[in-house]
Amino acid sequence: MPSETPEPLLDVRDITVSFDGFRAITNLSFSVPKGSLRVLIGPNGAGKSTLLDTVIGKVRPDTGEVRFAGQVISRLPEHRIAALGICRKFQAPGVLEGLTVRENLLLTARKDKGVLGILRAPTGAEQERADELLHLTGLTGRADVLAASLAHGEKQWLEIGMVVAADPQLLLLDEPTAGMTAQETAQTADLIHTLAGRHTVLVIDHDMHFVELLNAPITVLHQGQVFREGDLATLRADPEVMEIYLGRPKEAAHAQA
Ligand SMILES: Nc1ncnc2c1ncn2[C@@H]1O[C@H](COP(=O)(O)OP(=O)(O)OP(=O)(O)O)[C@@H](O)[C@H]1O
Repeated sequence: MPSETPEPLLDVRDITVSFDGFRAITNLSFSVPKGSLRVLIGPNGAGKSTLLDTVIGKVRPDTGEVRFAGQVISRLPEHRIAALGICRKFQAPGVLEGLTVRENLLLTARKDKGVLGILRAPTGAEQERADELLHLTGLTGRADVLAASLAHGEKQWLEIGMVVAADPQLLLLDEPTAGMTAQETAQTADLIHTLAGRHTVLVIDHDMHFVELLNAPITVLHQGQVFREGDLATLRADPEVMEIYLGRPKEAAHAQA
């Protein structure tokens, strides 16, 4: 039988995005296979956030289209795109600090999110789901503490757990290790490896040590276009990739670390 290439879960086709005439993204095409882990890097202003904003429907492309599981989504409102199974975790944690870790997870694990749904006692299945998420995020021992008292890294893992609770097909993580210690960063890479496969995961990050731990294909954006794709070793050996980081000392230092 001839082998067929499966249709990518996320397929960005030739999009251009402008803000008041300024082109943040120009004729960009980019795709992510189902169940894979992909990393997106690029210097400041390369268009990484704009690309994710376009995928979640916050920003509309001027031309081109975004397909998800074969369906064109680039004209749908944000809530419809989210309902299809695309979830984005932003850099800043969005946990409810006055609730415990378990309560935060239970809140997002509920199917009925109306006032009555929130007030009723959680079902056994919801408790089980919360237990699974606690285990996944390594927070079982912290289940009953207030989210306010979590360390920065723990808060980020809780929020990843809250995003995963919705069981998204595509998980978009925006600098998930910002502000983390080296040990927290390594634990986050392990967590993301566990998630990939069950979910398709796209991570934006600047920290080359973390990117190395992720050990996944990398797409480099520059000036609103895909500049290169490949593994870290190949990209590190590419003088043009190194050059686009020059003049941005913090990133250059990370890139060469
Ligand atoms: N709402 C907006 N209005 C005007 N210009 C914008 C807007 N959003 C982004 N831009 C511009 O588009 C370009 C791409 O920005 P974007 O934030 O997508 O880059 P980035 O790769 O995510 O950068 P960083 O790593 O600094 O977050 C930049 O020149 C930015 O100034």
